[in-house]
Amino acid sequence: MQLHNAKILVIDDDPDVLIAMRLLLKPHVAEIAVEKKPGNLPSLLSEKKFDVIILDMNFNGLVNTGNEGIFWLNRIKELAPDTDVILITAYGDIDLAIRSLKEGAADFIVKPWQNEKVIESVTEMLQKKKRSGVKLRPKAGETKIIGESEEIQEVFAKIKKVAPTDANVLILGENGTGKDLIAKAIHENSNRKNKAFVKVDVGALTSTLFESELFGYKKGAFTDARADRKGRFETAHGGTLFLDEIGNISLRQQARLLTVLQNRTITPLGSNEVIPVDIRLICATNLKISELSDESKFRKDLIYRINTVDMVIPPLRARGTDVTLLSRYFLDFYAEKYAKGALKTEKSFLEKLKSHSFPGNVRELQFVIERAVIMAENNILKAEDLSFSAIETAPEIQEMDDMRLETVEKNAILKVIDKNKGNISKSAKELGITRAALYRRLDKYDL
Ligand SMILES: Nc1ncnc2c1ncn2[C@@H]1O[C@H](COP(=O)(O)OP(=O)(O)OP(=O)(O)O)[C@@H](O)[C@H]1O
Repeated sequence: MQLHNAKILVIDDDPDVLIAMRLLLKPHVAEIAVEKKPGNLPSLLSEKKFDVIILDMNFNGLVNTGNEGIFWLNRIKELAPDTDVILITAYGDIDLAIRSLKEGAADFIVKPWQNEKVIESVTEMLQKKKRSGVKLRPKAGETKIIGESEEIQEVFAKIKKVAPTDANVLILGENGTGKDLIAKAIHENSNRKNKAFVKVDVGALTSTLFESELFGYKKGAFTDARADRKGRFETAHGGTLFLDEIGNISLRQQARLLTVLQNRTITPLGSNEVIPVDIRLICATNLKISELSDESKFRKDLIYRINTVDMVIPPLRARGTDVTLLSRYFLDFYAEKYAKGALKTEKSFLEKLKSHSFPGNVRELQFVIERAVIMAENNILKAEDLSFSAIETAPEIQEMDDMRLETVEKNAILKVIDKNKGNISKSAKELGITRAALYRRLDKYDL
């Protein structure tokens, strides 16, 4: 990012410092804001996104320990993790400067400062702007897992620990919690990262498709087999195979899978050839481990195979400030996608988001924000711009406490499908579930 495009905020309780900083930076940057009271930070940051914040470490308390500075540094990291913080420390306070860097500050300036040094530091920050989260692809088109909450940080730590091993991983979590992204993160942080990452939604495959899709076939193996086709196991050779919705496969399919995992070989349909496969297996399900443990539905020996390590992805409602963080991320993303310019939000907008329970998790949040950005009348988003999925807002839910959950879900699905004129992809998106999950529900309710 270029200096002349940057938005900078300076926080210091000394008005002289604020004046000096404003005079120094104003000619070089797009916007400069100054603030005397750090207590106003949360509301400032909820209204606007800054690229760099320059923060005084020694507010004029009785004892200048720098603790207040550290406190506000941490608050900024919580509220605006993508914003770099440069600290102003008193001359000789190097210990404090180092402590601040450890706590997440990007740089520090020692008072009295040299003007060129300040410009230099801000320019440098902007050039190497680091991003939060686990980087999936360090190059162009990078995908990121956004999250700062303790819950998601634990997941990041586990990804880092588990990724370089070849252990099979079972990812558990509600729909839309990011299991797919996490599977990719494990692959991209593993030694197999330069080989294929192959995803198969096994829950959506019929029994015939399951075999042909996973193991491949020879020309003529069945009526439609007009040419040889490699199965997904073979395509993933050397890399990672990600089997999504594993909890929904039949006992017969489980037995086939188990054999492959035990022998590490496959035999394509219509062939006698035994092909060795070297894959790292990642599976995911929205079922709880206790539901998978029902032996009439899922084989114990298969669970042991696929579950060398398990990772439970917490629902969005249990991830504290991540709702705010993700909202900002999606706001920026969709504002850019739909060329909406810089969007601001009213306090009520974020408050409404924070008070919602997001049964469809991050996918639902993403959709809600996308819709709000598309529908926005101007560049300030208000609470009214948010409308949640019918599952949450269906009057049946509020009015009829005793109504069975399944009936509520069925009605909500019907309503959304009707609203989207039968378009399954749009309806699934609005409901915050995958198309496969919607098809399964249609099947379940005989719709
Ligand atoms: N932490 C996150 N940061 C950024 N985007 C996220 C995050 N978590 C999920 N998403 C986005 O939310 C959507 C749903 O995520 P994903 O498909 O990984 O969820 P899932 O748990 O695999 O869902 P399902 O169980 O329905 O298959 C995707 O568009 C994904 O990019």
